[in-house]
Amino acid sequence: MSAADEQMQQVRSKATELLLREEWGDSIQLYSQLIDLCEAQISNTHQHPNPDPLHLSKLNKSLCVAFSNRAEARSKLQDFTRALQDCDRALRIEPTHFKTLFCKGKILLSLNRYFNALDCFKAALFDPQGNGNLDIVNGYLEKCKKLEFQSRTGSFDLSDWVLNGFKGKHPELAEYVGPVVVKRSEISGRGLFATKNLDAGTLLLVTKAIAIERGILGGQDSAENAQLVMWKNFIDKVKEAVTKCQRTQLLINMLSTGEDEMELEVPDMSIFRPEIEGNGSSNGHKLDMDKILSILDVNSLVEEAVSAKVLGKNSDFYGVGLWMLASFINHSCNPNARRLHVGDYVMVHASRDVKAGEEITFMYFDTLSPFEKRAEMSMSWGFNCKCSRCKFEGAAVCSKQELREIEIGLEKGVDVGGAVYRLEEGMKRWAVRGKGKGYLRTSYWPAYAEVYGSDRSIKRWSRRIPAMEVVVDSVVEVVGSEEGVLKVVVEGLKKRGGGSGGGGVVEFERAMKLGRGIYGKVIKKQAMKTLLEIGIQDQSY
Ligand SMILES: C[S@@+](CC[C@H](N)C(=O)[O-])C[C@H]1O[C@@H](n2cnc3c(N)ncnc32)[C@H](O)[C@@H]1O
Repeated sequence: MSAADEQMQQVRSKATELLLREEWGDSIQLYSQLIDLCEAQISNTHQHPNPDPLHLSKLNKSLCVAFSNRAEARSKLQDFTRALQDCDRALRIEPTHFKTLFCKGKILLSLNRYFNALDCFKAALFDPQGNGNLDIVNGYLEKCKKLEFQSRTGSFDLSDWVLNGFKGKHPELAEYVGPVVVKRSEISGRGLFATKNLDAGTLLLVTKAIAIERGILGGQDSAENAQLVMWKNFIDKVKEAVTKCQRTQLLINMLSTGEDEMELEVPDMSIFRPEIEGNGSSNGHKLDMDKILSILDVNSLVEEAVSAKVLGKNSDFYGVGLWMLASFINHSCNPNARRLHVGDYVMVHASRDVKAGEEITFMYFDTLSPFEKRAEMSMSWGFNCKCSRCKFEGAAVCSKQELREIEIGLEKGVDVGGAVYRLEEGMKRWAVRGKGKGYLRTSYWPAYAEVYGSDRSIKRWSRRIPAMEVVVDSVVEVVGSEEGVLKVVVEGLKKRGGGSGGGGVVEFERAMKLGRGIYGKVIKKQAMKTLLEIGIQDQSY
C-alpha cells in the first residue's frame, strides 16, 4: 500500500468512527480531508501514462462514499443546501448509489419537495441495496405520495387527532398554497387576497415555520424572563436558518420591516412553492442583523394553543415562530381568516365566507375589545390599524363619550345587563345599523357573553336586550368564528340539554358552523359533531 493510500485509510476510519459516534461537525472536517486526498490521488492517477482502471474505480468509489457520508453529517446539522450539493457530487460518480439517494430523498422530504423526494426513493429501489431495505424505502415512498397529494390538492384531515384530544404526535402535514395571491393592499403594503369565492372553513395555506421556539412560562416574573430567553433563542435559530439556506435568506429579505411598506416589492407566488429549487448556498452573503431583527419584530407570530383552550385547559404554553406566506397577511379587527398551529406548521383557513378578490386578514391581537383598547394593542404592534372597523369606530364621534361611560361602568363592575341595554338603546339613538351595530356589539362582546352566561342576568334583561342568537350572528359577521362566541353558544345548548339529536337543532347547526369557522374543513363533519357533543357534556368547558 502506498503512503497516500495509507493516509487515506487512516482518515477514512477516523471519519467513519466520528460519524458512528454522531460527532457531525468533526466528521465533516475529516470527510472534507478525505475528499481532498481522494481528488488529489485521482488527478495524479489520471496523469499516469497507463492508469490502473481498478485503482481508479476504487478511488472513485471512496470519493462517492465520502461525499455521501459528508452529506449525511451535514443533513444532521440541517445544513441542507450543502448536503444536497454533496449528494449531487456523489451521484455524479455513482448515479444509483443507494445511501446517497436515500439521504437525498430524506433531505428533499424535510424541505417539503415531495415530488423530487419521490424520484429519489424510486431510484433507490433500483440499487441492489434498495431491495435489502424494501420496507423502509416503501415506507418513505408512501409518505412522499401522501404529502405530494396533500400539497397539490389541499386535502388534509385532522379529525382523528383532534378527537383524540390533540394527544400524541400531530399528523404529518405537507406545505400547501391554496386559492390566494399576494397583491398590494389598501390596508398597508402587501396583503394576501382570495382568488375565488370561498366558504367558511376553506383551507388557504399550510406553511412550515422557518424557525420556532417553545417553552412553558412560569409565574409573572419568571414568565417575563423565560419569554426574553426564548426570544433570544428564537433569533439565534432564525440566524442559523438564514445562514444555512439561501432560499430562506431570500424569502426573509422580502418581508416587511414595518417601514415604507408601499415601496415593497410584490413577490411572485412561485417563490412560496417548496418544489422550486433554491439556488445554492448562502455562503459569502453578509447578514444584515438589524434588518432581520426588525423583520422578526413585525412578522413573528405567537402560537395560539386553540386546542388547549377549546378543551378547557389553560396552559402556560408559549411558542413564537416565523411562517413565511402567513407573514403577508395583514391584521384586521374585521378579519375573515384564522390560523391553527399544528406542530411546526401554521394552517390558515377562512373563518367566514369570503368573496373572490377580498383581502384575507386575521387578527394579531384580541379584537373582542373596544376601539381604544384595540388602538393601544395595535400601537404596541407598531402600527395604527387602518381596518374598516377601526375607521368606523374612530369616526363615530357622537357616541364616543357615552361609550366611554359604558366602559368605565363595566370596569367599575356595574350590572353588565344594564351596560348592554344602554349600548343597544344608544345604537338606536345614534342610528347605528347593520355592520356598524355588529362592530359595536363585537367591541363589547365580553359584556354580552356575561349576560347570556348568567341565569340571573338573563331573567332580568332578556326582554330588553336582543336574543343571544341575534348578537352571535352579528358578531360572527364581524370577526368570523371565535372560540369565546362558540363557548356561549355551547353553554346555551348545555342548558337546553341539546345535542345534535336534542331540542336545539338550529342552535346545534349554528355551533357546527362556528366550529367549522374555528377549525376549518380539516376537521370532518362527524368529528366536529362529536367534538361539540363532548363540549356540551363536559362540565369544565
Ligand atoms: C406581517 S406584516 C403584514 C404584511 C405587510 N403589509 C407587508 O407588506 O409585508 C405586518 C405589518 O403590516 C402592516 N399592517 C398589518 N395590518 C395592518 C393594519 N390593520 N393597519 C395598518 N397596518 C397594518 C404593519 O406595518 C405591520 O407591521
